[in-house]
Amino acid sequence: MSPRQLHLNVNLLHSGVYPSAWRLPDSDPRAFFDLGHYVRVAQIAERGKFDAIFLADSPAVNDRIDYRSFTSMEPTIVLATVAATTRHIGLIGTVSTTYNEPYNIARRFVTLDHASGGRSGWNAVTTADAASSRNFGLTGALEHKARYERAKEFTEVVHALFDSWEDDAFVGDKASARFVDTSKVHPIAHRGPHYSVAGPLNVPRSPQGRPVTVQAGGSNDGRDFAAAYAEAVFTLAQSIEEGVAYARDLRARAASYRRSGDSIVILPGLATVIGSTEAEAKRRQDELWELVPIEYSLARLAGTLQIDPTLLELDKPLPDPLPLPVNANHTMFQGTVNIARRGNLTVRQLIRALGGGVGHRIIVGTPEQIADDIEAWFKAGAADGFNLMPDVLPSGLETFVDTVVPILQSRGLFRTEYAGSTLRDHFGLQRPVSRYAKRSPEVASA
Ligand SMILES: Cc1cc2nc3c(=O)[nH]c(=O)nc-3n(C[C@H](O)[C@H](O)[C@H](O)COP(=O)(O)O)c2cc1C
Repeated sequence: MSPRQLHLNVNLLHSGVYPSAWRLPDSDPRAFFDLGHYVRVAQIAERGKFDAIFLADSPAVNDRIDYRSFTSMEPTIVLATVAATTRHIGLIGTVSTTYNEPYNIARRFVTLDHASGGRSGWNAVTTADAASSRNFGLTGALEHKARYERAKEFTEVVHALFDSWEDDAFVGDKASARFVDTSKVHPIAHRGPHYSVAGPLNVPRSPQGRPVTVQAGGSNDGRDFAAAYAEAVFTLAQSIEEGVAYARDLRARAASYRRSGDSIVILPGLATVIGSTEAEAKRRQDELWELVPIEYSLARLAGTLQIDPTLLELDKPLPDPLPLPVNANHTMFQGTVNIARRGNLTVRQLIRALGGGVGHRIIVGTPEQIADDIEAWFKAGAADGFNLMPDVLPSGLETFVDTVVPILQSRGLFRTEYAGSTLRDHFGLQRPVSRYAKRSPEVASA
């Protein structure tokens, strides 16, 4: 059994995780729709032997674009561009199970897998924000449980389509393919009756067997969905205890689906602000913070909590009680409230602690301090690695690759070379066998 290896992705949030990152002199405000920016960041991550780049996404303008750059270009197109300009780095794109069709998603990610030599991953999200729902004829997000029920069936169909070709897809001059009954996917109110396709995917099997399935959403429904289908999860954890508890829970749930616990790579988010000294790192954090308008932070916090911003008084604690809105992003809601309640923070102190974010942990320090923290979480079993969110891109990632990665490598925690060529190889995941493999392939004329 090879020793456990640390896994690192970069969550490529356009100019960086800080809402003010685009305002720094060495940042390009247009980076969020500059494909060259994504390619440059991916090449830095590849130089650092990272597992993957990760693109969050939702099909809407769902941030205050009067204050900051925002998630914009369609992720699989960006990833295809990166695929053509890199050789090893994994390519994970976030695509909603609520506002798409299984056939198109299966086809897109298997095509990306062929285009990249087996490096694609699909982050399956249910998309909680109301802005997206309005772009698809709905007046609000689907109810939380309904979103996840659909996500489970949607993913079941996508996986069946991934498997709809035998591994040896071309036997002689005939393609062996399988028909997939996709009629059981939930109808969505605005789409009327069941929609279904009854044909195999029209793309031969992915070079890595299947694109890797990733998930993000730590509510009870989210964990159940992840336990059933995810091979990697992007999580939110503020302490080693929280991380260990989540990992234990998820692995127990996976066992109930007869999946081994180590078949899921657990990657909490980690925002990084690095300085050659602690004081320099703190100065960098202060500079970024001073450039975040307080109105933006209040609006963002109100959005996470799904409350009226006027209920947030800067020098008072959060309203109490603060009910969990049924349709919120439960993970970010709870993560944010936990930070506030644990530290007995006023709203002003909370938004400073969040750094304009949604509750992910932020670490500010020297390369050694950051490597120590990563090692502690990894060895405690609180994380298999991290979805890194550098404060500013590309400079924050460059500093991480040049100063923190060598420390992790010198400690034997992180790869010094890619051992394989696919995303599965990087994550240490098995190549899945097609669910149809045991049956003799029907031969359909090519
Ligand atoms: C760490 C993390 C990252 C997420 N990223 C996205 C994203 O990029 N796009 C999206 O539509 N939803 C995203 N979500 C939301 C969830 O995928 C999902 O839509 C859900 O409703 C919120 O999850 P939860 O209620 O299980 O916490 C993210 C959730 C978490 C916890």
